[in-house]
Amino acid sequence: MTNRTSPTPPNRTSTVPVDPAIENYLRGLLGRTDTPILQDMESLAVQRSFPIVGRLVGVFLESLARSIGAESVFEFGSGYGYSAYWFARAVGSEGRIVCTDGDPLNRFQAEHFLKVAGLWERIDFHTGFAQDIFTRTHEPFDICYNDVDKGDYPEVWRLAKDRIRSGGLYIADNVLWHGRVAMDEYTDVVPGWTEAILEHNALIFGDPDFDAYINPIRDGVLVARKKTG
Ligand SMILES: C[S@@+](CC[C@H](N)C(=O)[O-])C[C@H]1O[C@@H](n2cnc3c(N)ncnc32)[C@H](O)[C@@H]1O
Repeated sequence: MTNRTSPTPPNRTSTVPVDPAIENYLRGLLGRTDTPILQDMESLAVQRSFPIVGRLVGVFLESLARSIGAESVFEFGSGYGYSAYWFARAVGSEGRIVCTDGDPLNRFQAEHFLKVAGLWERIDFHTGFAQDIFTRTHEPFDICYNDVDKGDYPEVWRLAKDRIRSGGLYIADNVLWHGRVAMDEYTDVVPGWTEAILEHNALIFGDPDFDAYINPIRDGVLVARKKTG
């Protein structure tokens, strides 16, 4: 008889939450979303070893945004616009995505890609520290999306949670942090990042104003919906 509950082996540095064969199968179902510009963005991620969310999460983000009729999104950590591509498709021609990134090269590349995709008019891209840019905005957002340096995750949640409209979503990528959140022993990429993600996740699941769940695809996507009424 097979033992189906094997304990976590110690001293692993990381793991993938979902079996790669399953992810490949899921990815194979998404051929209809292929476009030359999306494939160029994905090729650049390989060339630059840049951590975009990838196709499975991208489709998930678009679907979440469409499901709540989102028209305004604030992205903490936009890179060169890959995740924004999916949100921008969802919000429609009157919608707005506020993008933020510390690296001016990313803004430059995002402008190129999203102009070709016909989505740049929906984008308001700021170069700088995302948390500072956010505190200079005042309106509530339909979605706040967190993909900054992982040590800042609790801070971003605390900033964002009161600025999400009722029925709106807080979404955070990498909340399983390559499995480290579930390991007794691990080697972190940056000391303290796993602890920060653990704190972040616990804060959200303990918040009575939100219903939260984690989709384990890729590196774990947390979705927290602000309750209505
Ligand atoms: C994981 S990448 C974002 C990927 C993007 N969301 C996507 O899927 O296409 C994180 C990006 O956030 C930027 N970044 C990290 N912390 C930041 C912060 N506090 N403020 C602004 N940008 C930040 C990094 O420069 C990097 O480009």
